[in-house]
Amino acid sequence: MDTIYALATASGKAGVAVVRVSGPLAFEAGRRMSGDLPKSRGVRRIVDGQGDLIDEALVLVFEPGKSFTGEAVVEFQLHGSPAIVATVLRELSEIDGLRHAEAGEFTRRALENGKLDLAQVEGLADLIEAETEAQRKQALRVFQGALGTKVESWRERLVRAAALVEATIDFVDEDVPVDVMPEVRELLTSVRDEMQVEADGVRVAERIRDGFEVAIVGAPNVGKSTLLNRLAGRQAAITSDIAGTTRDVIEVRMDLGGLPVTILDTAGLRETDDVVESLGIGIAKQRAAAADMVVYMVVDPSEVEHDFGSDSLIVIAKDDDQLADGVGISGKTGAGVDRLVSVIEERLRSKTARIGVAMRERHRIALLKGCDALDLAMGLVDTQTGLADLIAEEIRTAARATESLVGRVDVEDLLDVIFSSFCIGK
Ligand SMILES: Nc1nc2c(c(=O)[nH]1)N(C=O)[C@@H](CNc1ccc(C(=O)N[C@@H](CCC(=O)O)C(=O)O)cc1)CN2
Ligand SMILES: Nc1nc2c(ncn2[C@@H]2O[C@H](COP(=O)(O)OP(=O)(O)OP(=O)(O)O)[C@@H](O)[C@H]2O)c(=O)[nH]1
Ligand SMILES: [Mg+2]
Repeated sequence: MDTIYALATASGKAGVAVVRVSGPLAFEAGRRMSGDLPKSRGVRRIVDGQGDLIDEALVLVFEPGKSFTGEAVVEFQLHGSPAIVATVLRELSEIDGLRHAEAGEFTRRALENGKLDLAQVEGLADLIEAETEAQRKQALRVFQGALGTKVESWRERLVRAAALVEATIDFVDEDVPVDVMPEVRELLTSVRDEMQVEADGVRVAERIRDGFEVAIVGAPNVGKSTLLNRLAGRQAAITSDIAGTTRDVIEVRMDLGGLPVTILDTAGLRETDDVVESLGIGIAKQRAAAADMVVYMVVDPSEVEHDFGSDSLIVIAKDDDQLADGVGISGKTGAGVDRLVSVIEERLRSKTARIGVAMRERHRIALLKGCDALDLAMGLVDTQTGLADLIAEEIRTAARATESLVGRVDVEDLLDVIFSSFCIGK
């Protein structure tokens, strides 16, 4: 096993920069850089191969099995100067048996050493990416092992169900002491239902991770771009009194009470002979259809001529004097905009109620595979044809599907994909 090193903190100037070394030669490398090593932590003079001082640093020592990676780890907590970091990395590169870490390689070792399961690794990737409060909380729950806990409880029930079924194989029909099938059915149903609920929650979990989309639509000139600019607090879109000003979709990222949201400003909807404008209108309709929510702006309620479904909100535009009872906004003065933002936030938040511990398409596919296998198994149980070995096989398929969530099986080819999204030093 190579010993790897990397800067663990972001590059650039900072108060402190952390360089980590992990692997069998970590302590030796640590001694070479700082003379003797502290038992757990201590301030040391960091020197180069000639004995010249590079920095005075805090050195942390983690015994094998008691570090993030599970390996021997030495950390140099240096003054956060690009020159110091570059010199320390160069000195480490000159030590035999040490090489620079690849993206995610520390975390990969944590996985290989059983410090984290695969779902926790995914949670950690999301945690580092998290920019809003909802993203942080969701990622942290997965990082803490919530999916692993669920998988374990499903696995226990499936193993028991399979054992009950297999016990009947060894008996000729009339000798089976009790009918185990009611208990098997109960176990399978409970697991299946929970897996389905988790699978259903993935779509919303993905929205928390990647952001909700809210599309602003309406006729030309109602003030869509003016509203976008008000929400963004800057001039993100051009506004003018010429109908048909906006053609491309303009996106602004926002943090609405911890929820990541992308607001889309779109081309005004109308019949037009202008080729470019009608292209823009086509895209506007597509994006509105795909959005999590649509804010449909009209100056007059009698102008409503499109139906954007239940996830749409009709607001009265240009209501500078707040005459429209509670649903009017003015992008120009800002009147009613805070109220609109609260309504959007509430609507989106109500969608998050269904989130469980499965967060990704990968999880959803594995869960549905498990559900399918359990449906097959339960179908066989119901036919009472005594196909115990087939039932047991389907149950095992379901168990394997759940285990793939935490990486116990079938995931080798996934690892490269997952780790390549990490930063170097993690
Ligand atoms: N300086 C520093 N801060 C960090 C990390 C790190 O590697 N270094 N982490 C990395 O991402 C996170 C913390 N993760 C860690 C997880 C386990 C251990 C560890 O050594 N655990 C020992 C107990 C050690 C002790 O209590 O002294 C153990 O599990 O036995 C350290 C860091 C966030 N902050
Ligand atoms: N009084 C008033 N005027 C507004 C308001 N919002 C926008 N306007 C004006 O209405 C005109 C059109 O505004 P835009 O924001 O460009 O309208 P739009 O809906 O983006 O128009 P298109 O991009 O052409 O679809 C501009 O002259 C704005 O100054 C408002 O709330 N009150
Ligand atoms: Mg516009």
